[in-house]
Amino acid sequence: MIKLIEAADYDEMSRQVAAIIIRQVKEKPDAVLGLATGSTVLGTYHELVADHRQNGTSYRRVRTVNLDEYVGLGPDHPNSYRYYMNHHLFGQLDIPIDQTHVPDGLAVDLDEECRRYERLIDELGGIDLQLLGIGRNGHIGFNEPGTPFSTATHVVELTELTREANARFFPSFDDVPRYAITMGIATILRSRRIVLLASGEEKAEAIARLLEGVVTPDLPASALHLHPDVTIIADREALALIPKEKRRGMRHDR
Ligand SMILES: O=P(O)(O)OC[C@H]1O[C@](O)(CO)[C@@H](O)[C@@H]1O
Repeated sequence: MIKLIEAADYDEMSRQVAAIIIRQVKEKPDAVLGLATGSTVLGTYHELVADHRQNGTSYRRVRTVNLDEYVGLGPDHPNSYRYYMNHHLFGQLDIPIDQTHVPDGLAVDLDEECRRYERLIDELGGIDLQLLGIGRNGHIGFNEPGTPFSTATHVVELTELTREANARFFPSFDDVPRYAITMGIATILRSRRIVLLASGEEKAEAIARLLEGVVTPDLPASALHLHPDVTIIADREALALIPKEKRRGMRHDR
Protein backbone atom coordinates (compact mmCIF):
# COMPACT_ATOMS: atom_id res chain seq x y z
CA MET A 1 0.00 0.00 0.00
CA ILE A 2 1.14 3.52 -0.73
CA LYS A 3 0.67 6.32 1.76
CA LEU A 4 0.78 9.80 0.27
CA ILE A 5 1.91 12.86 2.21
CA GLU A 6 1.64 16.31 0.69
CA ALA A 7 4.31 18.84 1.61
CA ALA A 8 3.81 22.55 0.94
CA ASP A 9 7.11 22.91 -0.86
CA TYR A 10 10.57 21.46 -1.40
CA ASP A 11 11.88 22.52 2.01
CA GLU A 12 8.99 21.00 3.91
CA MET A 13 9.31 17.80 1.89
CA SER A 14 13.02 17.66 2.76
CA ARG A 15 12.35 18.18 6.47
CA GLN A 16 9.71 15.46 6.53
CA VAL A 17 11.93 12.92 4.80
CA ALA A 18 14.89 13.80 7.05
CA ALA A 19 12.68 13.32 10.12
CA ILE A 20 11.80 9.79 8.96
CA ILE A 21 15.47 8.92 8.46
CA ILE A 22 16.50 10.38 11.82
CA ARG A 23 13.75 8.41 13.56
CA GLN A 24 14.90 5.23 11.80
CA VAL A 25 18.52 5.76 12.90
CA LYS A 26 17.49 6.47 16.49
CA GLU A 27 15.30 3.36 16.61
CA LYS A 28 17.96 1.17 15.02
CA PRO A 29 21.45 2.71 15.27
CA ASP A 30 22.92 0.09 12.89
CA ALA A 31 20.15 0.54 10.31
CA VAL A 32 20.85 -0.14 6.64
CA LEU A 33 19.81 2.94 4.65
CA GLY A 34 19.29 2.73 0.90
CA LEU A 35 20.20 6.11 -0.55
CA ALA A 36 19.54 7.98 -3.77
CA THR A 37 21.24 10.80 -5.64
CA GLY A 38 19.95 13.58 -7.91
CA SER A 39 18.54 17.00 -7.07
CA THR A 40 15.46 15.95 -5.12
CA VAL A 41 17.27 14.36 -2.16
CA LEU A 42 19.82 17.18 -1.74
CA GLY A 43 17.62 19.13 0.69
CA THR A 44 17.08 15.98 2.75
CA TYR A 45 20.83 15.43 3.04
CA HIS A 46 21.27 19.07 4.00
CA GLU A 47 18.73 18.57 6.81
CA LEU A 48 20.49 15.41 8.02
CA VAL A 49 23.82 17.22 8.19
CA ALA A 50 22.27 20.17 10.04
CA ASP A 51 20.62 17.82 12.54
CA HIS A 52 23.86 15.89 13.04
CA ARG A 53 25.68 19.13 13.84
CA GLN A 54 22.98 20.62 16.05
CA ASN A 55 21.55 17.56 17.78
CA GLY A 56 24.38 15.05 17.49
CA THR A 57 22.40 12.28 15.78
CA SER A 58 25.08 9.69 15.18
CA TYR A 59 25.62 7.54 12.08
CA ARG A 60 28.64 5.69 13.50
CA ARG A 61 26.96 2.30 13.20
CA VAL A 62 24.73 3.00 10.18
CA ARG A 63 25.42 1.16 6.93
CA THR A 64 24.37 2.59 3.55
CA VAL A 65 23.87 1.22 0.06
CA ASN A 66 23.27 3.53 -2.87
CA LEU A 67 20.90 2.80 -5.68
CA ASP A 68 23.09 3.40 -8.66
CA GLU A 69 26.31 4.61 -10.28
CA TYR A 70 27.42 5.63 -13.76
CA VAL A 71 29.59 3.14 -15.61
CA GLY A 72 33.02 4.62 -16.29
CA LEU A 73 33.03 7.27 -13.55
CA GLY A 74 35.24 6.71 -10.50
CA PRO A 75 35.05 8.16 -6.98
CA ASP A 76 37.19 11.17 -7.93
CA HIS A 77 35.00 12.17 -10.86
CA PRO A 78 32.80 15.08 -9.76
CA ASN A 79 29.80 13.59 -11.57
CA SER A 80 30.05 10.14 -10.05
CA TYR A 81 27.44 9.28 -7.48
CA ARG A 82 30.18 8.15 -5.07
CA TYR A 83 31.66 11.65 -5.26
CA TYR A 84 28.21 13.21 -4.76
CA MET A 85 27.52 11.07 -1.68
CA ASN A 86 30.93 11.71 -0.10
CA HIS A 87 30.61 15.43 -0.77
CA HIS A 88 26.97 16.04 0.23
CA LEU A 89 26.52 13.52 3.01
CA PHE A 90 29.10 10.99 4.15
CA GLY A 91 31.95 13.49 4.56
CA GLN A 92 29.74 15.63 6.80
CA LEU A 93 28.47 12.90 9.12
CA ASP A 94 30.33 10.62 11.53
CA ILE A 95 29.71 7.51 9.40
CA PRO A 96 32.88 5.45 8.71
CA ILE A 97 33.34 5.56 4.95
CA ASP A 98 33.84 1.78 4.75
CA GLN A 99 30.26 1.36 5.94
CA THR A 100 29.01 3.25 2.86
CA HIS A 101 28.49 1.40 -0.39
CA VAL A 102 27.96 2.57 -3.97
CA PRO A 103 28.22 0.27 -7.01
CA ASP A 104 31.69 0.41 -8.56
CA GLY A 105 31.31 2.08 -11.96
CA LEU A 106 34.93 1.24 -12.79
CA ALA A 107 34.63 -2.51 -12.15
CA VAL A 108 36.33 -4.52 -14.90
CA ASP A 109 33.68 -7.23 -14.71
CA LEU A 110 30.43 -5.29 -14.42
CA ASP A 111 28.20 -8.37 -14.22
CA GLU A 112 30.26 -9.67 -11.31
CA GLU A 113 30.00 -6.24 -9.68
CA CYS A 114 26.19 -6.48 -9.93
CA ARG A 115 26.23 -9.93 -8.30
CA ARG A 116 28.61 -8.67 -5.60
CA TYR A 117 26.26 -5.79 -4.84
CA GLU A 118 23.29 -8.13 -4.42
CA ARG A 119 25.34 -10.35 -2.07
CA LEU A 120 26.47 -7.30 -0.14
CA ILE A 121 22.88 -6.16 0.49
CA ASP A 122 22.01 -9.64 1.74
CA GLU A 123 25.09 -9.78 3.96
CA LEU A 124 24.13 -6.45 5.51
CA GLY A 125 20.79 -8.00 6.44
CA GLY A 126 18.72 -6.18 3.81
CA ILE A 127 17.70 -2.54 3.52
CA ASP A 128 15.64 -1.08 6.37
CA LEU A 129 14.69 2.16 4.64
CA GLN A 130 15.14 2.89 0.94
CA LEU A 131 14.95 6.47 -0.37
CA LEU A 132 13.86 6.93 -3.96
CA GLY A 133 13.56 9.81 -6.37
CA ILE A 134 11.50 9.39 -9.51
CA GLY A 135 12.44 10.14 -13.09
CA ARG A 136 10.12 12.03 -15.41
CA ASN A 137 9.45 8.76 -17.20
CA GLY A 138 8.71 7.03 -13.90
CA HIS A 139 12.11 5.41 -13.46
CA ILE A 140 13.32 4.45 -10.01
CA GLY A 141 17.05 4.10 -9.56
CA PHE A 142 18.03 3.81 -13.21
CA ASN A 143 15.35 1.23 -13.98
CA GLU A 144 13.98 2.56 -17.22
CA PRO A 145 10.51 1.80 -18.64
CA GLY A 146 10.25 -1.81 -19.77
CA THR A 147 12.50 -3.19 -17.02
CA PRO A 148 10.95 -6.43 -15.68
CA PHE A 149 10.04 -6.18 -12.00
CA SER A 150 12.03 -9.36 -11.34
CA THR A 151 15.35 -7.70 -12.22
CA ALA A 152 18.17 -7.65 -9.65
CA THR A 153 21.14 -5.23 -9.74
CA HIS A 154 22.13 -4.89 -13.40
CA VAL A 155 23.82 -2.76 -16.03
CA VAL A 156 21.40 -0.51 -17.89
CA GLU A 157 21.64 1.55 -21.06
CA LEU A 158 20.23 4.97 -20.16
CA THR A 159 17.41 6.45 -22.23
CA GLU A 160 17.88 9.73 -24.08
CA LEU A 161 15.30 11.32 -21.73
CA THR A 162 17.29 10.36 -18.65
CA ARG A 163 20.57 11.47 -20.20
CA GLU A 164 18.97 14.79 -21.18
CA ALA A 165 17.52 15.25 -17.68
CA ASN A 166 20.92 14.62 -16.10
CA ALA A 167 22.92 16.60 -18.68
CA ARG A 168 22.57 19.70 -16.49
CA PHE A 169 25.25 18.24 -14.21
CA PHE A 170 27.74 17.61 -17.06
CA PRO A 171 29.71 19.94 -19.34
CA SER A 172 27.68 18.68 -22.33
CA PHE A 173 25.10 16.03 -23.25
CA ASP A 174 27.82 13.92 -24.86
CA ASP A 175 29.62 13.72 -21.53
CA VAL A 176 26.65 12.00 -19.87
CA PRO A 177 27.55 8.31 -19.57
CA ARG A 178 25.48 5.89 -21.63
CA TYR A 179 25.44 3.10 -19.08
CA ALA A 180 24.89 2.75 -15.37
CA ILE A 181 24.73 0.07 -12.71
CA THR A 182 21.46 0.13 -10.79
CA MET A 183 19.75 -1.86 -8.11
CA GLY A 184 16.93 -3.68 -9.86
CA ILE A 185 13.26 -3.32 -9.07
CA ALA A 186 13.31 -6.68 -7.27
CA THR A 187 16.23 -5.38 -5.15
CA ILE A 188 14.31 -2.22 -4.27
CA LEU A 189 11.16 -4.16 -3.42
CA ARG A 190 13.10 -6.31 -0.91
CA SER A 191 13.61 -3.18 1.27
CA ARG A 192 11.55 -3.24 4.43
CA ARG A 193 10.32 0.30 3.97
CA ILE A 194 10.43 2.70 1.00
CA VAL A 195 10.11 6.49 0.91
CA LEU A 196 9.78 8.15 -2.49
CA LEU A 197 10.28 11.91 -2.83
CA ALA A 198 8.98 14.08 -5.64
CA SER A 199 9.24 17.81 -6.12
CA GLY A 200 8.33 20.16 -8.92
CA GLU A 201 5.93 20.23 -11.81
CA GLU A 202 8.20 18.17 -14.04
CA LYS A 203 7.41 15.19 -11.79
CA ALA A 204 3.64 15.77 -11.74
CA GLU A 205 2.84 13.49 -14.66
CA ALA A 206 4.92 10.59 -13.32
CA ILE A 207 3.27 10.94 -9.89
CA ALA A 208 -0.22 11.12 -11.40
CA ARG A 209 0.44 7.99 -13.45
CA LEU A 210 1.83 6.24 -10.38
CA LEU A 211 -1.23 7.09 -8.30
CA GLU A 212 -3.58 5.91 -11.04
CA GLY A 213 -2.59 2.52 -9.74
CA VAL A 214 -1.96 0.60 -12.96
CA VAL A 215 0.98 -1.74 -12.33
CA THR A 216 3.09 -1.99 -15.47
CA PRO A 217 6.78 -2.18 -16.39
CA ASP A 218 6.07 0.84 -18.64
CA LEU A 219 6.09 2.85 -15.41
CA PRO A 220 8.83 1.31 -13.23
CA ALA A 221 7.66 3.17 -10.10
CA SER A 222 4.29 1.40 -10.35
CA ALA A 223 6.04 -1.69 -8.93
CA LEU A 224 5.80 0.11 -5.59
CA HIS A 225 2.12 -0.87 -5.46
CA LEU A 226 3.38 -4.41 -4.86
CA HIS A 227 5.19 -3.37 -1.65
CA PRO A 228 3.47 -3.27 1.77
CA ASP A 229 5.14 -0.13 3.17
CA VAL A 230 5.69 2.77 0.78
CA THR A 231 5.36 6.47 1.63
CA ILE A 232 5.38 9.13 -1.07
CA ILE A 233 6.27 12.60 0.16
CA ALA A 234 5.60 15.09 -2.59
CA ASP A 235 5.28 18.82 -2.79
CA ARG A 236 2.26 20.66 -4.19
CA GLU A 237 3.78 21.12 -7.61
CA ALA A 238 4.47 17.42 -7.96
CA LEU A 239 0.86 16.72 -6.92
CA ALA A 240 -0.62 19.33 -9.23
CA LEU A 241 -2.40 16.71 -11.35
CA ILE A 242 -3.95 14.90 -8.35
CA PRO A 243 -7.40 16.14 -7.28
CA LYS A 244 -7.15 18.17 -4.03
CA GLU A 245 -9.53 16.01 -1.99
CA LYS A 246 -7.34 12.97 -2.65
CA ARG A 247 -4.16 14.55 -1.33
CA ARG A 248 -3.68 15.15 2.39
CA GLY A 249 -2.83 12.12 4.47
CA MET A 250 -4.26 9.96 1.72
CA ARG A 251 -3.62 6.26 1.87
CA HIS A 252 -3.68 5.13 -1.67
CA ASP A 253 -5.19 1.72 -2.29
CA ARG A 254 -5.46 0.59 -5.84
O1 LIG B 1 16.05 14.06 -8.24
P1 LIG B 1 16.29 14.09 -9.70
O2 LIG B 1 17.57 14.78 -10.04
O3 LIG B 1 15.12 14.61 -10.45
O4 LIG B 1 16.47 12.57 -10.12
C1 LIG B 1 15.47 11.63 -9.93
C2 LIG B 1 16.02 10.23 -10.02
O5 LIG B 1 16.78 10.10 -11.18
C3 LIG B 1 18.06 9.59 -10.89
O6 LIG B 1 18.94 10.65 -10.66
C4 LIG B 1 18.56 8.79 -12.01
O7 LIG B 1 18.45 9.58 -13.15
C5 LIG B 1 17.84 8.85 -9.63
O8 LIG B 1 19.01 8.49 -9.00
C6 LIG B 1 16.98 9.84 -8.92
O9 LIG B 1 16.40 9.29 -7.83
